[in-house]
Amino acid sequence: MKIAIVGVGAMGSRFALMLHKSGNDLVLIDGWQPNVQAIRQQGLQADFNGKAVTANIPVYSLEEVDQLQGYQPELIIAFTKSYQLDSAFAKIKALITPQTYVLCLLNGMGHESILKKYVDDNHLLLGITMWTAGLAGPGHATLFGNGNVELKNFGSEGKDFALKVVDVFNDAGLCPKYIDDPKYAIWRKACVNGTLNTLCSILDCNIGELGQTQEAADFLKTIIAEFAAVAAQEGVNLDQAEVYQHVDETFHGDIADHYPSMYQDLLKNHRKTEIDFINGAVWQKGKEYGVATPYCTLITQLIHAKEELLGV
Ligand SMILES: NC(=O)C1=CN([C@@H]2O[C@H](COP(=O)(O)OP(=O)(O)OC[C@H]3O[C@@H](n4cnc5c(N)ncnc54)[C@H](OP(=O)(O)O)[C@@H]3O)[C@@H](O)[C@H]2O)C=CC1
Ligand SMILES: CC(C)(CO)C(=O)C(=O)O
Repeated sequence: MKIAIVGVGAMGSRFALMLHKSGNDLVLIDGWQPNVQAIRQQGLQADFNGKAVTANIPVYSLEEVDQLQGYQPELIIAFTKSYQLDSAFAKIKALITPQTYVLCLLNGMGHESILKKYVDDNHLLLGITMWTAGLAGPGHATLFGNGNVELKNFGSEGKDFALKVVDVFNDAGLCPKYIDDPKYAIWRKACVNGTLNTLCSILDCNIGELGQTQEAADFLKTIIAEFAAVAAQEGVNLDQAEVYQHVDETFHGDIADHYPSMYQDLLKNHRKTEIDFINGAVWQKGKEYGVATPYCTLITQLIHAKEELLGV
């Protein structure tokens, strides 16, 4: 499959390496110039479960997209940060034809309202991923552990292509699944990020260390309850016990050593976080629906305060 990956940081690198290895025709597009240069000069490199891997894949900066005139990817996979999605797609929209599909697996909520500006519902695939990734430096990812992908066509049509993507991802070892309800999956993943990413960043710890605290269980139950109260206003009825179990399992699973992406952004790279697409989105929605979200409010304010202190 002809695939363009827009946003080739940690996750974009993981998907690029796995999809390249299984024989797909890839083009990488990124907005971080040192990253583009490193990939162009040394290839896309990674420590992949302890093994050094390199892949030579064509890479372009967002400012070089005009060099891709006539290139028509069947699928564009978005792996920018949530707050970069709109500006990145504004720069690559010339690549999107009426036949192009866009897949968004970003953490957080509201991405479909951004992507609807660039692609119709029947060419938009939405979902989540539990794969992890880190970035040791420009063009060098650190990839370990296992994960999965859950996706579905957002519009009523597009299932045939979505199933084709599932087959391509299956061949790449990405453990995909065609799901019934992407909204449920996105809210459920947001609960994962709204607990693990935020608390690991606030407490300066990895997922397993968070799980060792006495307070972890209460943290999870309280935050998941707030997500569930707001999700219910949108017709998404989260099974809180199952979501709690899903998050709790990460404490002892093979991502226990992972520092969540928000931790990497805030504490490791002193970069802006995606808090406004996660707990911040729950806070804002709660205000619209008249649902109190004191914990999501405080967590969002704490992360914003840390962003200010770090000058991001
Ligand atoms: N990392 C993880 O383990 C997981 C992440 N996700 C989600 O996937 C999406 C992508 O996340 P992830 O790959 O971690 O994001 P990264 O920050 O690694 O990469 C996203 C983009 O940020 C830019 N960027 C990265 N590092 C720097 C830097 N040091 N300075 C300037 N720009 C930089 C790059 O270019 P550009 O400037 O063009 O953006 C890159 O394309 C997010 O929504 C995230 O929440 C989901 C599951 C797990
Ligand atoms: C790995 C995981 C699931 C931890 O929340 C994630 O989504 C992230 O790091 O952003």
